[in-house]
Amino acid sequence: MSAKMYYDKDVDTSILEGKLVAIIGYGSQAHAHAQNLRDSGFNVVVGLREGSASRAKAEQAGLRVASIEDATKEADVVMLLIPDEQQPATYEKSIAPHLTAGKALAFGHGFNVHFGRIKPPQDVDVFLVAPKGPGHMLRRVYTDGAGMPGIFAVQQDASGKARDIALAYARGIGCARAGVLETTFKEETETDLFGEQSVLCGGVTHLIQAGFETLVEAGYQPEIAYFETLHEVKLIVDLIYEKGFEGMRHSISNTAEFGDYVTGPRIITAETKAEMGRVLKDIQDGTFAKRFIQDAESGFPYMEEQRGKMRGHTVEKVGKELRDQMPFINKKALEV
Ligand SMILES: NC(=O)C1=CN([C@@H]2O[C@H](COP(=O)(O)OP(=O)(O)OC[C@H]3O[C@@H](n4cnc5c(N)ncnc54)[C@H](OP(=O)(O)O)[C@@H]3O)[C@@H](O)[C@H]2O)C=CC1
Ligand SMILES: CC(=O)[C@](C)(O)C(=O)O
Ligand SMILES: [Mg+2]
Ligand SMILES: [Mg+2]
Repeated sequence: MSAKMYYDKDVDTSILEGKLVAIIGYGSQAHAHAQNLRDSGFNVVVGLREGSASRAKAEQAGLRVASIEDATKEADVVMLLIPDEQQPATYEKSIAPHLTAGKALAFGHGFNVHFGRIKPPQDVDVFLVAPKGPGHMLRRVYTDGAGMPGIFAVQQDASGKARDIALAYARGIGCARAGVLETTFKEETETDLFGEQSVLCGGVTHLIQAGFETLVEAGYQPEIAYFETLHEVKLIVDLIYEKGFEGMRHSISNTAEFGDYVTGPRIITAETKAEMGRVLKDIQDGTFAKRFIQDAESGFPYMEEQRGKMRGHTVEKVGKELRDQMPFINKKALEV
């Protein structure tokens, strides 16, 4: 391995002792950062907009809540964890006026800094700590005593201590239990967008959907199609997560393993990989970012249309009924 990996034993968190971290927002990432940092012994304030529906939830979790303006004024580190498309306006209006010299501005994803939509002043530290997983799972793995890998990057080091602060923060949210490494805003932004679009979210859901539809359209029972093409994905992926491909293939039958080698390349073809290359190019040259921001600025017409289509899909309806009969499935984590 060539990357320098940081684990709990390598990270000194004393740099954040006596400092205040403001977490702006209380959504998927923010609630996990706020609660994990607090449980790791850091001082935290949650910054929320006026009338925020999340105020009660944050307070119920034992967190102190302030306005975004006051949280920025008070804090040494301001972590901006509201949706990427919303960040520039909130930054300009409620954060920038109070972001005085010596503070640190932090992100969970490099999108707005990398694409030049937020330009922080020279006299503050600017860093990112990006956990490699969904916020609700960041909280769950932390409370389970486990961790989620994370990557950090320093864009501006006004204090000369930005790297140490970023590493302490990464440890505070539990990432150094699993492994943390250094990146740049460019590398984090491009790899994150590529991963979520091609593999984790876009790739996986469309693979499942196509498999489910193929079985149902051929006359097989939707419940069987759901178990076969969706539910079991987790069980197979858990084995890959724990033991890699070879470990997973050790657990499946020879029949399945043979079919894996014969059929896998018929599904994910050389053309699929070539398209992944074009997807990466659209991310690198800003084509994807432009399309996302345009849709957001028009009130997300494309996104809403897609959400509407999927809401009525059999895989979602059958899935809900079947999951409702499985009390062991942890639905609690998604309540925030
Ligand atoms: N989702 C994830 O797991 C991951 C996200 N990230 C990054 O983390 C950041 C946050 O993403 P995510 O957690 O998904 O965000 P969410 O969509 O979960 O954020 C919701 C929160 O943002 C607040 N909010 C929304 N709009 C505004 C606004 N205009 N002004 C003030 N507050 C607002 C909401 O406030 P209210 O409570 O008042 O409604 C709510 O608390 C992004 O940069 C994202 O790329 C990085 C890694 C993974
Ligand atoms: C959860 C995560 O890592 C993502 C997919 O990159 C995101 O939600 O942006
Ligand atoms: Mg992402
Ligand atoms: Mg990600």
